[in-house]
Amino acid sequence: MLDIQELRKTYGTFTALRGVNLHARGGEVFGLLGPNGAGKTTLLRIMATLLRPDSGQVTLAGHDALRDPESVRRVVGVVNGGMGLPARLTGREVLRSFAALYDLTRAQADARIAELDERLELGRTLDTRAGEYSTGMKQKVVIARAVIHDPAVLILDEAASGLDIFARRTLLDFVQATRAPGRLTVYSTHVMSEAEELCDRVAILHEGALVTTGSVPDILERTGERNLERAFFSLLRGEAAHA
Ligand SMILES: Nc1ncnc2c1ncn2[C@@H]1O[C@H](COP(=O)(O)OP(=O)(O)OP(=O)(O)O)[C@@H](O)[C@H]1O
Repeated sequence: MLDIQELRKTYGTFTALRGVNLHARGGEVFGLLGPNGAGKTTLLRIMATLLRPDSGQVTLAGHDALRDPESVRRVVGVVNGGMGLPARLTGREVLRSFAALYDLTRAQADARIAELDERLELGRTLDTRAGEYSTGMKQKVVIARAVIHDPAVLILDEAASGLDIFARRTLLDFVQATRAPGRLTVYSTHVMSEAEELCDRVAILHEGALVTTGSVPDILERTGERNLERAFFSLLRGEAAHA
């Protein structure tokens, strides 16, 4: 479902990704963890075709992200920090306009909006203008917009940050419910308990390189730690000792 090989990205003289290899299967929620500046956003932006790497290969749902970005965009939904909403449009108008971009008919769009209303508890957000949204309302519409076309691959970059515990719970439950054969969610977070709850497997990225990949139980067993946060620190301390 996702295959990344020898991915490198530099910004000027700074190397943000130094030959990353990653594989994730359909049916998984795959966590991407790492400290600030590890390269998570860079990696997710390359997967989403928003950024070009210097070299390497990225295949998503059978499409080559570098040679055929248009096909990748049709099967991918992305939520990242920099996404605004037009202040004068209501949530419903935003979602309908995105649905039209993906060639959904009005009836298909409205059926999908009704489904997302139920699953993301959009409620009055749908008929309120985006300029009047709280952070949580905005984020729910941004997420609904990202999945309006029912993408096979969902990329969530720190999607829960800024949400209160109710909105966060709605998002985590939504990600759980979206898990299905032939679908992949890539979920980057700083919050280890979220990764522990949601992710079938995680990759830990540090200074542009993968430190480890595996299921949470695997990583706990390998490190001898009792939770993912402790395992994370233990692995990063190991990296620092080798540096
Ligand atoms: N446009 C850019 N120009 C120069 N350096 C950049 C640019 N974008 C990112 N970087 C650098 O690349 C490194 C990786 O950044 P990236 O945003 O991918 O990390 P991250 O793991 O998502 O971090 P965070 O958890 O803080 O969001 C950082 O050191 C960052 O300063």
